[in-house]
Amino acid sequence: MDILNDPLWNKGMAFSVSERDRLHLRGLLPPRVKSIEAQQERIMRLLRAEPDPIKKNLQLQDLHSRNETLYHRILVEHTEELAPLIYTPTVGHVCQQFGAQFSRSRGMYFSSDDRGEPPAPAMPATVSRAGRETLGDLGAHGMGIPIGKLALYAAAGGIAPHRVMPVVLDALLDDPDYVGVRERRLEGAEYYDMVDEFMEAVFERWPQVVVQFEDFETSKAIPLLAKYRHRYRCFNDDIQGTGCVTLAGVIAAARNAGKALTDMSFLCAGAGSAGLGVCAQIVDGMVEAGMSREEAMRRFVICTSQGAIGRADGAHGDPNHARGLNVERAPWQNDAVSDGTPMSEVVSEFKPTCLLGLAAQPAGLFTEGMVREMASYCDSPVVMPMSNPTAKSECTPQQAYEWSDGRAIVATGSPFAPVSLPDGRTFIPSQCNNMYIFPGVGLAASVAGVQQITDGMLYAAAVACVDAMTPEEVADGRTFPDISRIRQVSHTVACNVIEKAMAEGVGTKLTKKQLPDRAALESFVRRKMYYPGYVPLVDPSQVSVTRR
Ligand SMILES: NC(=O)c1ccc[n+]([C@@H]2O[C@H](COP(=O)([O-])OP(=O)(O)OC[C@H]3O[C@@H](n4cnc5c(N)ncnc54)[C@H](O)[C@@H]3O)[C@@H](O)[C@H]2O)c1
Ligand SMILES: O=C(O)C[C@H](O)C(=O)O
Ligand SMILES: [Mg+2]
Repeated sequence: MDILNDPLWNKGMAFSVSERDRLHLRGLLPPRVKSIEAQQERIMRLLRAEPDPIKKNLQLQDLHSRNETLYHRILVEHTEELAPLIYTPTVGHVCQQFGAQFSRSRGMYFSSDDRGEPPAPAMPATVSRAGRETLGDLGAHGMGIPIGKLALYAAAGGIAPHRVMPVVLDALLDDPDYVGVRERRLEGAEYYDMVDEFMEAVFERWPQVVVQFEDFETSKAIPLLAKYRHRYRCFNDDIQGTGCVTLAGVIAAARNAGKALTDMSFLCAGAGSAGLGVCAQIVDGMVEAGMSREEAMRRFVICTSQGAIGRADGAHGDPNHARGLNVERAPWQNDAVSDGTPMSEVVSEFKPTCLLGLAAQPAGLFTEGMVREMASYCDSPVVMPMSNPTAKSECTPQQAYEWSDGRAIVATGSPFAPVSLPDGRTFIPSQCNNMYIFPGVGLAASVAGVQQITDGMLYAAAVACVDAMTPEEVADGRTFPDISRIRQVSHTVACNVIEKAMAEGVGTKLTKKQLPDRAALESFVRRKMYYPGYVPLVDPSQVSVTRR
């Protein structure tokens, strides 16, 4: 019975007759034996019959709780259809109902109550999260986010589900169904001490662990990353993963427009962890392409709710100080515009060729006027509304194509359907989401045992994402590979990152002798990638077994 109740071992009706005998399951299951393919078909039929995405997500959670192999198998086989249900855009709405729908615990909660005596979970940890404001502060109910990210680690990155752990740090929410700690949230030194304690405990228990920080509020995310990135094998997905994926998107967009990355200039809406991470990573890309850092930074105007971070002649003040980052000057201050200039005027004055949307505001931040203005001075304006979920997208792809007479190159954070214009032309917007990066980076860091995740490795990940596009995808004017090929993309990302790590010598376990060429590296990484399938089971009381 323990086997039937353990989702890592359970196969439902797929236990063979001899296994049922060996494991004393005969009679405890209906007599029919099903193949995993027949099981997949039934699950997909039930899912497709349900119209509500949140209920579909709950159906999938139910499957996840009873049969992990089948759950991950259908995610691998139907990634394009299912990723939007277990991940963006549905997952945030599921988190909003997390307490009300709570049934079975998954993951690890580490709160102020645990200081000094951290819990001792039995599995390696991989992802952690604290509250950010996109969907309102979710507190401990944000646990749904790392659960969704880790499902993609398995489906896209080929990291086995028993090797990952979703973690939530700290919590507070006023909700009758709240599952977290209901006392004041830690701030200042107490907060940083708690995260230090968590990192020390996790790396002491599992020295090979990779920690992915997710959705931490900007004022904490930036100093935590600066503090840990050279000390631990970790990365911040919203800063670095989003940075890499967007760099990939703008390299591909420049190529589509027949230009070089260094020809582009950017208006970024949002100076949070995502906005700042994206701009920093694109600057690194421009520097790689031969530009000076100062010149590259002059190609960016970043806006907050108070308008442009511009010449210090307005009331904006130093936004870094406002966020508690304690730097002397706002590094993104662009003297080409007045401080506080509204976004529409930044477009007419600064003439960016690319709009980056990472402001997490209700839809509509990129207006018809802004896009039409860009289309007046730019053949192929690049429009990237990347805020999630769908309702936060700064504009829709339909709008961007209509306002630019089909000349815009569009990539969005949440998935959108292809767009047909009244003249019959059809456009496929790409999805610019860090899901193309984090599974491959996590896989590379884990299998190569790198000591840290360096800037060079992140740049290699971005280039891999562009390299992974097929000639057909390029010809279709897309900026990203099709989501249905995300496993191949993660494989390329992982190979490029490992290659870079080996070249940089950052303590990788792998040697040139072991992996003499690219073909050897590719086959090594492919062999390391978990593919969900049932393994034959025996009775552990009769034979000693190890976990898969
Ligand atoms: N596509 C992806 O892969 C990806 C990755 C990470 C984050 N995101 C999305 O990016 C968004 C931002 O994430 P974050 O963590 O940086 O959030 P955040 O809350 O830390 O930052 C939001 C920023 O937007 C600014 N802002 C608010 N109103 C504005 C306005 N009217 N005009 C211009 N700027 C305004 C704020 O001042 C702040 O700087 C979220 O919606 C998130 O879902 C997307
Ligand atoms: O979760 C996503 O879809 C991407 C990103 O990490 C976000 O915070 O929005
Ligand atoms: Mg995130």
